[in-house]
Amino acid sequence: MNLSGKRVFLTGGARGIGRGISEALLSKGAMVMFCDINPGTGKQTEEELQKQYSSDSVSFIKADVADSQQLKAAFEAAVTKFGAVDIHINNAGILDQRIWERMFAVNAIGTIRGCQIALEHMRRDKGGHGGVIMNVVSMGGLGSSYWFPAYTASKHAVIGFVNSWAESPYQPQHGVRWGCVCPVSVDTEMLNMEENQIYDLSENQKHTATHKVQISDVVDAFMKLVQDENSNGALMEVSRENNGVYCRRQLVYMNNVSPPCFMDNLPFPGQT
Ligand SMILES: NC(=O)C1=CN([C@@H]2O[C@H](COP(=O)(O)OP(=O)(O)OC[C@H]3O[C@@H](n4cnc5c(N)ncnc54)[C@H](O)[C@@H]3O)[C@@H](O)[C@H]2O)C=CC1
Ligand SMILES: CCCCCC(=O)/C=C/[C@H]1C=CC(=O)[C@@H]1CCCCCCC(=O)O
Repeated sequence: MNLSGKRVFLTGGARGIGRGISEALLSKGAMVMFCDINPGTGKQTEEELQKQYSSDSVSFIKADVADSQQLKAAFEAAVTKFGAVDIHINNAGILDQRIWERMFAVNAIGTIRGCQIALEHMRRDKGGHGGVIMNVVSMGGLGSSYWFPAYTASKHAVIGFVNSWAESPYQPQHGVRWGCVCPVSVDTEMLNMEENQIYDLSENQKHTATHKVQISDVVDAFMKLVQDENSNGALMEVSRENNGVYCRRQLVYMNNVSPPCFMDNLPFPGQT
């Protein structure tokens, strides 16, 4: 996929992974509108990126993805500015077990709602132009992590939702391609955690010190995924061991019975 001239809406773009992805897309000639809950950092990032690229190509709008009205209004602002959105990216997320309901509202409900808003806009069978919906999820969404069970659950919810749409028999009529990048811990502000924000913080910090990747690793994997036209439904791992490698959730049976449905049985990207 050629990114030049593509119209992008991204959530949580004021800093961290979201900012990194915006910069990479801008460098390929895309136009980006990003939202964030933090207006100070959002405005500052907007100014810096406008200086580096152009004032027309990037803009910030304040929105809390957990608030349906705000998210819808921000997405509509991008449609009004660009004429349409070609690529929607759900990236905003938080990690704090102390406020786990809020965490679910941001990570799971905010992301699922973002997908629904973008899908309604893009669906070819409803008059849209098709498009791409990408999600910054987590390796936590592929397995279990005792440090943050509710965070892990919020990320599993996203993968279940995204794969269900990606594997729909009607997906070709929708003309919307889906994908998820699933990083291990990434060196961003999110890792600056307080006691009780997760369980067993000091143990987690030891693990993180030897496993974490950089924002540029996530951006490289994201760019590979977003440009791969054959990647519908792909889950892409981002880790030191398997950076940018397509992976899959799998049902593993102990008695050789067949899987009950087509969940995650898509061929890997590039395979037929
Ligand atoms: N840093 C890490 O270790 C990993 C992060 N992730 C995921 O990557 C995504 C980005 O995280 P990072 O860049 O690391 O975090 P970050 O904390 O550096 O950046 C997150 C951005 O999202 C914004 N945000 C938070 N809540 C929001 C809301 N309700 N509405 C709109 N914007 C909101 C924040 O203001 C911030 O600008 C998240 O979904 C996170 O779960 C996934 C795997 C690892
Ligand atoms: C193997 C656990 C690594 C935990 C690293 C960490 O400190 C936290 C990172 C989290 C911050 C945001 C995330 O999304 C990260 C979770 C990554 C969980 C990885 C689970 C890997 C597995 O199932 O093997």
